[in-house]
Amino acid sequence: MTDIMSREIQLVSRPNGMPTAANFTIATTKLEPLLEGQVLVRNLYMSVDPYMRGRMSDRKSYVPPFALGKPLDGGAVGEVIDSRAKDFKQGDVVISSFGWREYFIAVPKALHLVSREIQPLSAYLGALGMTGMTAWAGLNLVEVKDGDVIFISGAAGAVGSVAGQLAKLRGCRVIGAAGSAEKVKFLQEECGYDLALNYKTSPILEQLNQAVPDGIDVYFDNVGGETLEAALSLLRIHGRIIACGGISGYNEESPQVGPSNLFNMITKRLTMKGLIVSDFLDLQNKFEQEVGRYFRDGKLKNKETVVVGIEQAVSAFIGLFAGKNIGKMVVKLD
Ligand SMILES: NC(=O)c1ccc[n+]([C@@H]2O[C@H](COP(=O)([O-])OP(=O)(O)OC[C@H]3O[C@@H](n4cnc5c(N)ncnc54)[C@H](OP(=O)(O)O)[C@@H]3O)[C@@H](O)[C@H]2O)c1
Repeated sequence: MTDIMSREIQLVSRPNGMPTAANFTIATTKLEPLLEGQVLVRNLYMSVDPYMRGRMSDRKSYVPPFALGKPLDGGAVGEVIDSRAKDFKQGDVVISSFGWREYFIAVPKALHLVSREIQPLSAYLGALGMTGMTAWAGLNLVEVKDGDVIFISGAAGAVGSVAGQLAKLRGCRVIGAAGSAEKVKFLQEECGYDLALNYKTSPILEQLNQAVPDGIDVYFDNVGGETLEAALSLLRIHGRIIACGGISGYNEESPQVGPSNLFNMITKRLTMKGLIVSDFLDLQNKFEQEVGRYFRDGKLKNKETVVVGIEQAVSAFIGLFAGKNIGKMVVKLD
């Protein structure tokens, strides 16, 4: 095989506040020849995710920070173009964590084989991938069940749009908050949400008080901040919170002040559980069976916003913080 040149996105400086294009560069590297036991993969789609913002800082967290001057990493779906490993052949489709680059060489244990029959293959980054698994694991974490009234923030995003659909399939009444009229329409018309609110038009607490005066049983938190505070007010006695994300604070230079009404945890005997999706990897087969079946039966929509070209990856990532996506934001590599 002739030399392969691969473009990749590297972090060159750590963002202060909102990331900008100047924090990144696009570099070209030459791949080494393939050795025995290795697989050469061309990425077809890569994921950009809000959690990556945390890894761009130098802070200690549950995943190490991205290194400066090295390619970023993240979820990707690719196609095997050459293999010297026995279980992989040309044309196989694999999921990996080698995103933000066009080509890579890996050993089999870093690759997860998936079926080509699922289309588009980018669904493996959305409803059928880590995103869908986050939504599914979150609902399981606080045992969301038939009859629950659940409120979901970041509802029209990747995790939120799947969480709402899965909660509907469980028989819940589902209420969502999102940041535009188009997203509200999407939630009600395509995801089956019973009610969707645009949190940018007036304070979310006022809207919720009016829309659900009897309160909610569960809050699926993707954003934190003011919306978490509103949910603490709305939750009923023994209510549950899935602490999944806090995007409203990801670009703050110092930690956000906590909710002023946290005392509700005590008076209402609430339960709040933190979620890290990678803790649930041993349940991946169960997730794939259950959620994969909904998808194949046409009961679960994998909505996505697709941008094309690795050179668009940085703006797609930054766009997450401006609400540029409906459903999963994915980058299709040419
Ligand atoms: N715990 C885990 O294991 C895990 C795994 C995956 C994701 N997450 C978290 O789950 C959340 C959703 O992730 P995702 O991948 O599904 O992303 P996403 O919702 O597809 O994309 C981000 C969305 O967040 C909203 N947003 C941006 N800035 C905001 C702000 N200041 N206040 C309120 N909303 C804001 C935007 O929608 P609007 O237009 O509606 O504002 C945007 O479209 C994130 O917090 C992420 O970190 C956690």
